[in-house]
Amino acid sequence: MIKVLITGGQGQLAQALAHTQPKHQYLFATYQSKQALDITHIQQVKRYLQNNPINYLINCAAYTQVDHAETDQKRAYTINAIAPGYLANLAQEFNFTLLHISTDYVFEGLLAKPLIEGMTTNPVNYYGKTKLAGEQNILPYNIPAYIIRTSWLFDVLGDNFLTRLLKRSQQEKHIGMVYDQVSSPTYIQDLATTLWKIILQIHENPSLYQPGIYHYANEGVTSRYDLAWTIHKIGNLNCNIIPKHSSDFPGFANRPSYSVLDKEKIKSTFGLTIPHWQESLAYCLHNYRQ
Ligand SMILES: NC(=O)C1=CN([C@@H]2O[C@H](COP(=O)(O)OP(=O)(O)OC[C@H]3O[C@@H](n4cnc5c(N)ncnc54)[C@H](OP(=O)(O)O)[C@@H]3O)[C@@H](O)[C@H]2O)C=CC1
Ligand SMILES: Cc1cn([C@H]2C[C@H](O)[C@@H](COP(=O)(O)OP(=O)(O)O[C@H]3O[C@@H](C)C(=O)[C@@H](O)[C@H]3O)O2)c(=O)[nH]c1=O
Repeated sequence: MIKVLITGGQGQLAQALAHTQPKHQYLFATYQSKQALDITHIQQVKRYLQNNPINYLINCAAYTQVDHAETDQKRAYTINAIAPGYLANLAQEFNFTLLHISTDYVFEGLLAKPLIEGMTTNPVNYYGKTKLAGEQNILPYNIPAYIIRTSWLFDVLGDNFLTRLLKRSQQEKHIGMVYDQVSSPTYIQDLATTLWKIILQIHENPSLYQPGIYHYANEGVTSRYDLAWTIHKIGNLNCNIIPKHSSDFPGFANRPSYSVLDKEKIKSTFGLTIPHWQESLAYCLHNYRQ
């Protein structure tokens, strides 16, 4: 039996994991909401693990409001930086494999070149700083920990770029979008399917795989403006998408200009073929409309 615990169970990635969970008789997954299991309370998580032994923990719990994190620093740091260290500590004590999700925002994004796992990090906003600290609090532990950095998650459920644009297009005639932020959008269902694939492969043959940092996003590269323009085109939205500079949004936290993640490592290690973001976007919007 493979027992998997998913923290942050009400979040968009956790919901996608529930939706894509492989139907194997020997795979048993539990999704715990923040109310049921708060990862910042190590004793609570410890008690849970004493009563419910697991083989894998996928940490989907996080503070993800990038702009709010600038002022709500203590909360963001506790959830994104300190708690992942607790989980690593517990992984050592209870002998499970930790899969932790991180972000392209650990990078400064000044280099117009896809980012490899070992490249220098230098976050430009507080959310990115907390996520980087979370990685650094996990890595010193001598445990099987896989840190998956991803970028620009989208889906037709939850609160993300796509759902926000779909909602706004019903109320606003002109929507400005920055064209000086470039990355790879990631369909949440594709990421979730990949996480399950990784767990099953590691479980089958643990000695084949090296724990550490891996980058995952959909194939292809785009700016936020081009992403919005494509959503507008495929989704037939009733609004105009206007190109803007990040400086046109002065109250917002800084974002990296170029945070395209290089995915060669995860593809070659786990034998993945990753869909292009436009293909996944079209699929996701098509299913939404049916
Ligand atoms: N969204 C994106 O574009 C990207 C996300 N990521 C990373 O992917 C992961 C998943 O993101 P996503 O699904 O979008 O995030 P969501 O914000 O949708 O989900 C996070 C969940 O964690 C919960 N949570 C917050 N604090 C705690 C806590 N102390 N204990 C347990 N649960 C808690 C939240 O509850 P509540 O809402 O009630 O606070 C929420 O349900 C995160 O690590 C994020 O940093 C990486 C790149 C891009
Ligand atoms: C409101 C608005 C903002 N913007 C700009 C301002 C700002 O620079 C940028 C912010 O976009 P969003 O808030 O959609 O994206 P943001 O919340 O920064 O998205 C990030 O979330 C975290 C969790 C991650 O880990 C990242 O990978 C990334 O997905 O868009 C526009 O271009 N047009 C607008 O109408």
